[in-house]
Amino acid sequence: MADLYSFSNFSFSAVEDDHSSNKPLWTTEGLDEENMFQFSGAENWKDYGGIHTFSPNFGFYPNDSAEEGYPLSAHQQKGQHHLSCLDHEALDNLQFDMALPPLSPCSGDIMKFDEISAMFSPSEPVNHNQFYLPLSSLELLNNLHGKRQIQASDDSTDTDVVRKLSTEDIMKMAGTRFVQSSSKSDDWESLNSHPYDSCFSGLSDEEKEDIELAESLLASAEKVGYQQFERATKLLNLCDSLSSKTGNAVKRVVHYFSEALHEKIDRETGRFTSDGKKRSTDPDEMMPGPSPVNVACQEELPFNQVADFCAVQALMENLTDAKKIHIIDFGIRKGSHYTILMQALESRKECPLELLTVAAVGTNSKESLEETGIRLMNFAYTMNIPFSFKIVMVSSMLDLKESLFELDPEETIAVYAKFSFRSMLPQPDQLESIMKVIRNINSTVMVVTEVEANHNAKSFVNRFTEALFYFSALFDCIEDCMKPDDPNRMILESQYLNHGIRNIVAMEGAERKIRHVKVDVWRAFFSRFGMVETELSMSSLYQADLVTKRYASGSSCTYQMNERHRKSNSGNNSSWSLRQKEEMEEKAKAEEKKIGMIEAWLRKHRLLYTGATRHPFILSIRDGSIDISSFKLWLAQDYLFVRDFVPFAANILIKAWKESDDSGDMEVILGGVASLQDEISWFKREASKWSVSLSDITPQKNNVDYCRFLESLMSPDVEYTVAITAFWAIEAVYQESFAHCVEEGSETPPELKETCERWGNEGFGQYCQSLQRIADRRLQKASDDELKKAEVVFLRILEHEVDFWNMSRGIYEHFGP
Ligand SMILES: Cc1ncc(CN)c(N)n1
Repeated sequence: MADLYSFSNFSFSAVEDDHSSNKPLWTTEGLDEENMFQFSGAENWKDYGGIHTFSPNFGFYPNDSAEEGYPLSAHQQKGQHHLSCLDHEALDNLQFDMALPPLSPCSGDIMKFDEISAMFSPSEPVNHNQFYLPLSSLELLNNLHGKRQIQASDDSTDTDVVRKLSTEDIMKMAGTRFVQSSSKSDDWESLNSHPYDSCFSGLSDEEKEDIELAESLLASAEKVGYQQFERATKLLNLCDSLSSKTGNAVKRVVHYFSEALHEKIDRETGRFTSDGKKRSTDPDEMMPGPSPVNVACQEELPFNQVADFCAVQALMENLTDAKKIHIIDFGIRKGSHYTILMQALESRKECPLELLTVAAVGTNSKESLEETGIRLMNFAYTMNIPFSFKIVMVSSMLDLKESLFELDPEETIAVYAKFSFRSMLPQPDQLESIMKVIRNINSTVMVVTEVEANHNAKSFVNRFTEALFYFSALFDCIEDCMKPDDPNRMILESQYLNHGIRNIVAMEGAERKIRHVKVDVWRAFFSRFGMVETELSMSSLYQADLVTKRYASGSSCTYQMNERHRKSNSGNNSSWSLRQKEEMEEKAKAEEKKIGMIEAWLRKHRLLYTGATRHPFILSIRDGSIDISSFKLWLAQDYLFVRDFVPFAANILIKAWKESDDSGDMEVILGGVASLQDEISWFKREASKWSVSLSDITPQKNNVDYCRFLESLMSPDVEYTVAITAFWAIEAVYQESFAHCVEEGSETPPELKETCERWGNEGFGQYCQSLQRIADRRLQKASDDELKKAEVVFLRILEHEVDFWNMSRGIYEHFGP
């Protein structure tokens, strides 16, 4: 009886269909219609609303109302708009594309990266367990025996804490019990007649109840798989009486899956009514455009922004020296990612942009593409970015041709496909047509973001099981991120997620549109067109991390690399970029030689560097909107920071004395150390000017963390090369940030000018240049290991600087008005 589920060895891996493996599945030749559907169907939840706090690191700019017509050019639009109110929502969109975390430990790449990071954080041990999913069901059961303790998810403490079982844990335990019980008897009544076995000791009554409930659901799905509909219905009736859409996460998941199974039975037995059909309409069709639930999800769930920032990082890294950029976008929606890209391009001083063209490809909703175009035009206008927006409408992707893009030979072409290719899975010929065009236009890079899950299994029971675990993880995640009484959560679950569950579970053939596939399937497909997968950079990972940190439950979100692409562990959104690998590596090496390692890193990690040097705190000084209490908070905290910076700087001096191959280094560093005394005096004077008492300040957490990091760099094990890179980065961020506030056109309040001059003046700029030259000279001779460490330290500094600005924007409480 249990073989349908293949739960043997307490592993769910056996339930995967063949096509989730590495087999090349995209050859459509010779497939009959049914087989073709193995690879077909996809979720297409279209556009959603926006968010208020769009970017964690960037200042955002206004945009304006709609205007007719396309293509559009920023130059043509210049001066036509009054750019006033902030309308971030309009530029953003929402995806409920979250998935069950992958069941594999993280790959070597990230472990290595993580280990290097850990070397500089003796006080912040890396919790490697965060890269692993909860224990297998057997381990889980054993662990619970006697003592109900689960590893704490909060890595700030390494003591075990008593924690509620996750929905996913409950499902695993139910699966285990189901296998055990069904191997003894195939009578459904037996499910509830076996007493709680010993491994259930330590569980609460609610947890035991939930496990039994989930077990009944699994049993009923199995009966459906065997077409034993009467027996299945009996079990489902039991599930219905014990579950509800307002119960705990397990009860809610069971409720929706039970509904879906009822519908499946009705469909299979011909009892499905048009009334029922109405109930399963795509919620986007009922409620197009932004809605409160979309906005709430954008604000409370990190998935969409993580996808955007990672994708932009990948694009930037591959467009380093491109002056005319042409991006072909499949699935642009509100185009929020281009606002990030434009800001990154704007700060790319070494290679000024001549023109950014975005070509949005679509088969319907021309009006919505036009709206997106106008919004992006306005945004580009405010950023002074030369921008052109094109709409390429085709009735079918089979009609797509290179000539439609009117490419200029001087343009560097990139392709971006965010949650869009999977909607073409039911028609592989459409995807093939796209790929042929992409291959012919010889794009530099193609960035693809997709959900990683297998909701395309031919076997009903396998599909059901995959979906059950996927949605269990998703419900857990939503429960962590959204308040229990949030009405938007109920709408999200009962409309959007319910729609997904029903589509995967109850429907077959062309009606089954949600058919996510695993990355291996995409890999095999893309490789057929000569695409080579390239690695997402550390910067990309840092981007993701920075974005998630802005969310309440961000600390429980972890990232994994599956070979070369990134996965988010609180959702299976994945992105990866493809281009000719050798060509890229050669180019990178040549660039490092030509421009120096620091400049190469600045280009490579442009987005992060911009995040640290164009932070909203700095932008608010520059445009005069700074809340003076934030300034005071910064002043007091930075005073403490500088006091800790003195021994760090002195330590660099010692390292230079011991290790440097050039006596000139000492002079430069000594000059920096000596000026710190004056800096401390300046802080005291400035504090007195603002009535800030420096004697009773407590360092805030971000400050403490940063200072601890500096302390870790003072260890004799940290090489001079690594330490001098850090020293340069710390000074350079302040120099570049404050110089921006004294540039022409800035509206910095006069009373803050002196502060900005302190780090933004030319002399300090030259000092930073000298430090950069020292670091570059050392890095040129450094081993690969040293280089890697220095790069990680550079990224950590950027992260700490962003955190320091963030802290400064907090409410100032201690020093009066
Ligand atoms: C947080 C921080 N970073 C850099 C600096 C420049 N020494 C500073 N004063 N404070």
